[in-house]
Amino acid sequence: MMLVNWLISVINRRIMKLLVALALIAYIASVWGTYTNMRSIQEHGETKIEQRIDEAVAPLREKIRDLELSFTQRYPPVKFLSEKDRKRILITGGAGFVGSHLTDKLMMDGHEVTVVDNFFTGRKRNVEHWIGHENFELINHDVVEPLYIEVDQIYHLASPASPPNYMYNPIKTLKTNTIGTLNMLGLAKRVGARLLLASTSEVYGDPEVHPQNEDYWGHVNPIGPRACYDEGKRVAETMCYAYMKQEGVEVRVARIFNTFGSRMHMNDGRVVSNFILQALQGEPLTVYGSGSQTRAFQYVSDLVNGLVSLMNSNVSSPVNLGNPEEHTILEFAQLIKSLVGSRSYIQFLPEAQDDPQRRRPDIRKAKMLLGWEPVEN
Ligand SMILES: O=c1ccn([C@@H]2O[C@H](COP(=O)(O)OP(=O)(O)O[C@H]3OC[C@@H](O)[C@H](O)[C@H]3O)[C@@H](O)[C@H]2O)c(=O)[nH]1
Repeated sequence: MMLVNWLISVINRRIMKLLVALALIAYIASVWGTYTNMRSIQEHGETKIEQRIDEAVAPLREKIRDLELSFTQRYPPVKFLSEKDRKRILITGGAGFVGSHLTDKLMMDGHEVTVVDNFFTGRKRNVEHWIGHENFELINHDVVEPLYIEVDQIYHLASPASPPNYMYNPIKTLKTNTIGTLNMLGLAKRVGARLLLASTSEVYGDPEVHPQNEDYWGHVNPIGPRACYDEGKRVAETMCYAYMKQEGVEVRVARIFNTFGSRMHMNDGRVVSNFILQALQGEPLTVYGSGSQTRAFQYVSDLVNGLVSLMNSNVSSPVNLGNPEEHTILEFAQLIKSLVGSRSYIQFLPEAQDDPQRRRPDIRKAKMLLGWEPVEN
């Protein structure tokens, strides 16, 4: 009996061990199965996540590439100037039509240029090709507020120049040309800089002398719609000479006649851009009045060369800068119509109030003292 019991217990123990071993193997197998299953899910998930990250990052990568490209952007060629010859130059209104061409010239000549603009009529895109260049700085600033920087020369161009623009907000035009000019003369006095004022043929008003030379005092209606600009520029000139006499500030005054060229705003409102746009769009060319009033147009590159020559000359009295080739506005409309090959007709609209009837610069002074004259037709 004892032997039987012993045999049963031995068999039971074996079976028990076998059962335990089987259970252990089953357990290990199930754990392994779960583990490998989880791994495949995890790997699959990881690939998916990686894909998603890739998708999300792709546009960022592109932006970084663009940024890297912009850092290595090629600028127009710039001359090297020694420390002695390199000037720190401020251009107010430097993002405008004339200002941006002046910026190009001075940058390419190797100077350090700071452009100040409030972007009322100026546009960032006019100077964007210089952004990031070590010699260039762009400041969003209104000259009606004082400015504190260190410069050697100031080209003070800030002001709307097209009649519809300057008449749009006459008080602002007056503030820009009066307070703005006072601020820039104050800056010139503080830092010992030379200031060139971009004055205008409009100081001659509707002239009784033809062609207009610098000794002519002008014929301006002080209370007419153009007065905010005409009188604003006249008093700006007065301020320049007051600062010259009283404070010893070195001033230059350029009386700029009608100018055209690239970067004129499509909606500038002046005759050149109006006629070209109208002719291209097949719309009527709008002639104000009879079209017998005259103007003479200079190309912007000629003007820029004249401004730089004047700034670096010893001529402190006003100098006319313009092209003396005079045309009636009607002739000009017909010329643009035929150059564009447009079928537009000419539409006569009421005459603009106080519109100068004849304008043509006498440029003998610029020729004699600066050796300057326009070269473009
Ligand atoms: O669509 C138009 C626009 C203008 N005109 C006429 O064309 C002539 C020229 O007009 P603009 O508007 O181009 O320019 P203005 O000569 O009147 O003034 C300009 O003069 C010199 C610059 O210094 C100034 O920036 C600007 O005021 C004016 O007689 C004007 O009445 C048209 O007949 N049709």
